[in-house]
Amino acid sequence: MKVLSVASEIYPLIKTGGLADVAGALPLALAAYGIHTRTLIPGYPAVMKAIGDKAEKVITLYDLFGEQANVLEARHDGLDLLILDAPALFNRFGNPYNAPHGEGYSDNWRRFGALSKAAADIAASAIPGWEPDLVHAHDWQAALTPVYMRFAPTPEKPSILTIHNIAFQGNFDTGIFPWLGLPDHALAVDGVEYYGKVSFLKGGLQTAWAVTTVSPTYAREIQTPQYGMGLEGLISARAHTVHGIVNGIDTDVWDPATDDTIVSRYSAHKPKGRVENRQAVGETFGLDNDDSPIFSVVSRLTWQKGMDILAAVVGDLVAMGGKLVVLGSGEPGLEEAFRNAARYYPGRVGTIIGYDEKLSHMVQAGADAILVPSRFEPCGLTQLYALRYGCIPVVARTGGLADTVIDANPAALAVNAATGVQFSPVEPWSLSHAIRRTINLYDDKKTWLAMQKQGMKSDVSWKASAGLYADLYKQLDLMVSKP
Ligand SMILES: Nc1ncnc2c1ncn2[C@@H]1O[C@H](COP(=O)(O)OP(=O)(O)O[C@H]2O[C@H](CO)[C@@H](O)[C@H](O)[C@H]2O)[C@@H](O)[C@H]1O
Repeated sequence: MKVLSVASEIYPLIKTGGLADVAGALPLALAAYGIHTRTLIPGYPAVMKAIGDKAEKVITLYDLFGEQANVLEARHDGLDLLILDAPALFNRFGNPYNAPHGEGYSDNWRRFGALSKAAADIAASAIPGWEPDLVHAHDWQAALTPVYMRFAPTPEKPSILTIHNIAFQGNFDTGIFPWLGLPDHALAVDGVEYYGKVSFLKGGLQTAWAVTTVSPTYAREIQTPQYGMGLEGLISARAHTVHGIVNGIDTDVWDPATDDTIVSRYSAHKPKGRVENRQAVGETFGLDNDDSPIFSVVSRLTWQKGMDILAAVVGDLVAMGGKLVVLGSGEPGLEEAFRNAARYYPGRVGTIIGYDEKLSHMVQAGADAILVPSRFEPCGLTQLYALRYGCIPVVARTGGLADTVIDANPAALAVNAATGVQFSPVEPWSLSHAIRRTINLYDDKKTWLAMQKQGMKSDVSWKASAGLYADLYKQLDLMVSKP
């Protein structure tokens, strides 16, 4: 089966968050199920540079939102890529979505509308000799793909839209509508219209044959007003086509037994190697060299991630004897709060503001625990990396965090099933309580080691979840009437 995946970022070429990891890892895992995926991504400078002269032009789109664009093909790290080379839209350095001062580009509707339109053209066999059986679009940036497919004159192919984060919807003024090249009747409740706006995500949710999100709990949560961000009615109405499939991780990239970005390699059988990594993390973040537990954060520093809640309890964490390392970037106020915490608690708190993939591996390999106090979390990948690296996840009981971490309650501890600590509600007092519980567990060395080993044994690979996607692809394919 041939699948066209459409995404605005993909690891290892361009990454701002978990979407890139999923877009990069799922095609590799699907290959084992007989699914051949080609992924359409924008030709940002980082992508063009990495591909170099490996790319070959396959088609030219002469009028893509008034621009001439080429679609190039290239293979990179086992991925079969289609690259939308449209310099007027994508030849911008830095973050793929935001201008240097941090605001979204004002023409993002045009940039990602073009990505979606190119994908729909490819679905309608624009590339000679390669026609996908199904299209899988990710997040709002690709969400107009099923809309274009629905309103195109060609027979519609099956489509899936995956929600990685419903908070980002791609809502724009209706003034853009005439430029999208959709028929007038697409600006309606069964098209892209959404409370007097044009919404890319809403349009995609309305028109995709199936909707998936990245954990079963989040699939239920987004059908409620608390988590649906206004789209709960539409998603509930389509509940029979909504699926929650938990993310996996690339267990080759994230393998403490072979990871050459960390100081010392180790495994569940030989966990001792963690000690040197722990030492290295302490030195990198300027921590006191003692046995007290190192808590960590590797995250966007945002409200979604509950980083304000963590900032409120740093004093408690230190008072309880813990240490904290923070690797992240995001909202300026939160960056400042963690910089200040490091100044205020020298030796106990270390902060590095920035995005550093290599250091994120070190933190997972050397910290004792990782804090993920998200207000909502569709799946979350950091806790999965943590499980694989023997770093105990301390997580809010929401979305994919609730689905992937087994809380160290007495029943789970008794049968050696616990892999982390969950807490709820997402409030400072409750996070403080979870930190207290974690320190108590850490002090009981035997229990701690058992939890680490249990976490490292958890199956966080893509194997099972890729199988669920493959089943869904096949079900949708069966719905197409074949001659
Ligand atoms: N400063 C830093 N330095 C280095 N690496 C950093 C970093 N800050 C973050 N990262 C990395 O970025 C990724 C973040 O992925 P998450 O899944 O945790 O959240 P994100 O909100 O981006 O993804 C959204 O999409 C994914 C994929 O579906 C869902 O899991 C998630 O719930 C949803 O919010 C991880 O690989 C993490 O290690």
